[in-house]
Formats: sequence, C-alpha cells, structure tokens
Amino acid sequence: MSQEIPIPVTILTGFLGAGKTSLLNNLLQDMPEQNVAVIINEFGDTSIDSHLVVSTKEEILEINSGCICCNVRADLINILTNMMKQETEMDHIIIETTGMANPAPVIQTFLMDEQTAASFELDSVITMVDAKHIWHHVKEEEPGQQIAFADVLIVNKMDLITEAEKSELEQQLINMNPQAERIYTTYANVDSGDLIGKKSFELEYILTMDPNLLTQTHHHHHNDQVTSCVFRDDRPLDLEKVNKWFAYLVQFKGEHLYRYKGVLYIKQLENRVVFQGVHMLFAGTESFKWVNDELRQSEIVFIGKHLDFEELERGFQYCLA
Ligand SMILES: Nc1nc2c(ncn2[C@@H]2O[C@H](COP(=O)(O)OP(=O)(O)OP(=O)(O)O)[C@@H](O)[C@H]2O)c(=O)[nH]1
Repeated sequence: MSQEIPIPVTILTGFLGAGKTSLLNNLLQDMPEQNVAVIINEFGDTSIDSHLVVSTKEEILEINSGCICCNVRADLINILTNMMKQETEMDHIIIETTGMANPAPVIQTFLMDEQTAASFELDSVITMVDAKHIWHHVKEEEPGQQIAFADVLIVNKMDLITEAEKSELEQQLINMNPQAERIYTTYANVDSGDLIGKKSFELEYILTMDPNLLTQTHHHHHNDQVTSCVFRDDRPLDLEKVNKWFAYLVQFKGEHLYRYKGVLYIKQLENRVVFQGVHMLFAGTESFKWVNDELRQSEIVFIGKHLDFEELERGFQYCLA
C-alpha cells in the first residue's frame, strides 16, 4: 500500500503551560475519522504529557532525548521516515514542541531535508499564547520566536484576562507578528476545521521574519536560567503532605515555577492523581485506576527559573507516606 504524499504537518508551539496539550486533545477529539499521528517532544526528560493526552486511537510518539529544536532533529527525521514505511495511511501529523523550543529549526527540517521535504508539507505553524502569563514570559527569548513564526496565534486563557488587557495584548501581538491570524480561546476550544488542513504556512512570509531560515544552522541556546528537574519514586505519597507541599510551592515559589506537572501515586488511593501547575494556577484531579501489574510510581517535573533543586528534593521526600 502506498501512502499519499505529501502528508500535511502541523507544528504546535507555544510557551510552557500555554495550552498546547489542551488544544491537541480538543483537535484529536474533533477529528475522530482522521488518522492523525502525534509527535510530542517534552522539556525535562519525562513523558508526563502522554498521560495527559486523552486516550485515542492515535499513535503518540515521544521524543524525550532532548529539545526538538536542538539535538533531536535526527530523531524527528527518523520518526518521519518510519512513518512513511508504515502500513496505515496517515492523514495528518501534529508535532507538539516543548514550551522552550524555537520553532525555526523544526520548520527548517521540513524545508531543507530533501527526503522530508518531498514526503511532508507544512500545513501551518500554530503558536499558543498564554493570555494571562505572557507578560511574565516576554523577557525570555523563546515566546518571541514562537510568536514571530506563527501562521496562527491562538490566544488562550481568555477567561483570565479583562477586555482592557485583551486590547493591550492584541496590539502587542500585532507588533510582533502582523500577518498571523489570531483566534481567541478559553481552554483551547476551537474547531479542528479552523486549524487543520488550512495550508496557512507561507514560506515567503516566514522568510521576512527570518531571512536566514534556509541558510543558517540554528544553534538555539536555551536560556540557562530556565531549568527543569524530575522526581520519580515508587513508594506511595501521603495526600495531606502533598497538599501542604503544593500549597507552599504555589504561594511562595509560584512566580518562578513556569510549569509543573505530574502523576502521583498516593497511599490508599486506587486511582492515580494527575496535577498541573502554571505559576500560581494549580489543579489536581484523580485520574484512571492503577492496573494490577502496573508499576505504581509518582513522577513530577518542575520547570522554572532559579529552581532550588535541593529544596524541591526535600519537599518531595517529605511527602513520602
Ligand atoms: N483558566 C484556564 N486554564 C487553562 C486554559 N487552557 C489551559 N489551561 C490550563 O493550563 C494548564 C496548562 O495547559 P496545557 O494544555 O497542559 O499547556 P501546555 O502548553 O501543553 O503545557 P506544556 O506542554 O507543559 O508546556 C493546564 O492546567 C490547563 O488545564 C484556559 O483557557 N483557561
């Protein structure tokens, strides 16, 4: 069987916690009849996002060996090459980059790698903007790059800002990328038809943003003040202690915690608990049951500025039941 080519590809980018996984879930639920492959690249050596993506028939491939925009382009090309050899035909591919990725090298992969360029075509680059927290982040380099390369800007978390803040943000986004379409959402609620298959990627326009895109090797130096750490343990945690620890983190460390999320193995709970945090916004819920022979373990990732690893480690140890 031969796959129809080129296969359209959507690159989904946006800073930490902006709503990329929420959008991905909405899109997948909205296009059940299509065969969509999803490639997720996470910052911080974990695969927590794969727990947070709703279970679907879609194949979810993870790249956790580093940042997609730096050292894993070869992994990306390998995954894409393998896809072409598969039996099932793909209708669409969605690549969710890490919140710290510069999308340029990922875009470049689809334009400059000869075989990839022949088999795949960029449908659009979608950048999620966190309407509430963007002002904390514009000092970093990555949100600016992500906004500049977008064909579509999804301005998310509209429930958390006022009309006046919306006008100010809109003006700022127009200054940063006048041509991108802007869609305003809450919980990334948008029809897949408004985003998928629109062929909004325009090379000429992207070249006005980065004239060297096709000639330069992009060495993306991540802001080294933004770091991550992961804790894993297969001993159960005490719920009360976990609640106290998170209450402390949210209140006293929230400003510098760009993103924290995880899966918790709580003593005497048959279900795993999943939680998510972006600065001072935090939510945790019981998720599905642990199955009998499954390894029950907690896994937490923190991504932020000036992280005090030792203090976080002590906090995590304190939570052990
Ligand atoms: N209040 C509010 N919260 C939202 C909205 N959209 C997403 N969230 C919450 O924000 C958090 C981050 O959402 P995700 O979709 O995981 O964001 P992400 O961009 O995939 O995050 P990373 O991949 O970790 O960078 C979650 O707790 C979401 O429930 C929104 O419109 N309003």
